[in-house]
Amino acid sequence: MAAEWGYSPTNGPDVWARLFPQAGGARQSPVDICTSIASSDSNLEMKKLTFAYESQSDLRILNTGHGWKVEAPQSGSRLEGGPLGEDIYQLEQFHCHWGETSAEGSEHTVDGRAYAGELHLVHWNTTKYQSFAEAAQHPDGLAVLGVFFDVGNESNDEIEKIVSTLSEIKFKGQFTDIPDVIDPTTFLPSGLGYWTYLGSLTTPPCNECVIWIVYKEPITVTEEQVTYH
Ligand SMILES: CCc1cc2c(cc1OS(N)(=O)=O)CC[C@@H]1[C@@H]2CC[C@]2(C)[C@@H](O)CC[C@@H]12
Ligand SMILES: [Zn+2]
Repeated sequence: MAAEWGYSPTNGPDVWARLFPQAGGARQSPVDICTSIASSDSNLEMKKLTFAYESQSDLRILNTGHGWKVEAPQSGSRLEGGPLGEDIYQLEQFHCHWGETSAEGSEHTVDGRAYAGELHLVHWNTTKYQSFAEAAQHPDGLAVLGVFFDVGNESNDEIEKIVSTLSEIKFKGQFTDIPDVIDPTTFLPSGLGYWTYLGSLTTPPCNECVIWIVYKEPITVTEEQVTYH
């Protein structure tokens, strides 16, 4: 039985490639975003990144063992423009990465700085592929919006709708429904500047199938919202 991958010295990112060959690839995520060498691309400014989401209630939230994931397939959603060429991407799910303390937890870092957490809004290329699983096998298959969490005094009402259900799914594999209406648009920061690069899933099997779009501006959450155990 293959050892469960994780983040310890014996099963963490440094040894993932033994079990998951793609983890040793040339476009692996996450990365440290060095703002001094990030170049601005006039093409991206010409093709504005646009998104449209639906509000949904009764979304299923799952304890993945590495965080929470909300299944949110939205055939009426659209993410397009910016680095996504002419293709339309559709929301599939969103999930969160956080750490033991609010001093760390994000997957990407900015000039070596980690944030308290990072929300990933996951989309797949419905122009070219027939399913999410198929899209995850192609270099332009997925587009993930990354939003950093900064810890502050004001809680985020939309995140609260999610974390308020976590007491019901304390263990890996447990799931429950979120009764409230969730609008993914509210997770995005007001400033819509972003960094983008071609990367991969940040966890095994580390497929190199993700166009990453990481917003520069974090959203504010409270300590409780991002360091629950
Ligand atoms: C982008 C969000 C995402 C999707 C997937 C993983 C991890 C992911 O999170 S992340 N942090 O955005 O990279 C790990 C399991 C992967 C899945 C994509 C689809 C698969 C590759 C399946 O085909 C089999 C294993 C699946
Ligand atoms: Zn993620």
